[in-house]
Amino acid sequence: MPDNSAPLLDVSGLVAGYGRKEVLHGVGLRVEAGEIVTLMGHNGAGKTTTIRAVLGAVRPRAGTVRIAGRDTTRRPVRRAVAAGAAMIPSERFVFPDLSVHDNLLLGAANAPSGSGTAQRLATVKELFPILGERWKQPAGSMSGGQQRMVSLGMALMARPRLLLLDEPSLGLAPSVVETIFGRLRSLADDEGLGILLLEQNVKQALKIADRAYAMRSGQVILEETAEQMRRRTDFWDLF
Ligand SMILES: Nc1ncnc2c1ncn2[C@@H]1O[C@H](COP(=O)(O)OP(=O)(O)OP(=O)(O)O)[C@@H](O)[C@H]1O
Repeated sequence: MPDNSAPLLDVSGLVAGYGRKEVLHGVGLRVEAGEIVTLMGHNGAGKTTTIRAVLGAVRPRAGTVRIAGRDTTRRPVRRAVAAGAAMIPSERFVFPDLSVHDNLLLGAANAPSGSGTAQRLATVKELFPILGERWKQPAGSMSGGQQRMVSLGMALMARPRLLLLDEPSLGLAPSVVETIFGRLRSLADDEGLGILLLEQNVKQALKIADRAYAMRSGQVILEETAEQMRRRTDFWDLF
């Protein structure tokens, strides 16, 4: 049974890397239900490796990963998914020749059995009305921003409790970023989704986040509320 009082994500002492190269040197972080937490840091700081290790796509050498109270450390990726995690990678991730509708249905393949697909489709349409208007269009023919909405919709079809988002604003116009970030905030507020947001677009991320971690060279160097982080004048010296 999932433990509803446990944080949705609880990572401690995570050590991981590639081959002989150690990239994460003891990372710890936490995401509660209904919270948007941003993980900030320059290119190469280890943000993507952190979420890969959380999912089990990179095998941690030490430390623990708990998703909704379940210990998923060094377990296959499907354990993290079964515990409620979904990841949206930074590359565009849609099946270009399939319609928007079919892409979303594929996302539903990971949903727990018995959870209403029709209802989830309606929720995604409500979140992103533009997708409803283009339901039958091949996803690959849509704009970059709309394709991001499709990938987010696909992840949501699986009814995740914890979303791991890698650079959702990458290559998108500011107005589209604002729309997508606004929807993320409502998913956290209305559905209690926990969101870990990896972003280079720090200003935008801090607008919607509750808390923030700053990462440098494979370590978390600071944890603050998003408000404290927004007020910092020495922000860029942190990294
Ligand atoms: N598949 C891989 N094999 C070997 N080294 C890798 C691999 N992926 C990442 N690295 C290295 O791990 C370090 C951390 O990379 P990571 O992608 O986690 O950083 P990041 O903070 O997400 O930055 P970015 O935004 O550029 O992805 C970098 O030095 C990178 O070169």
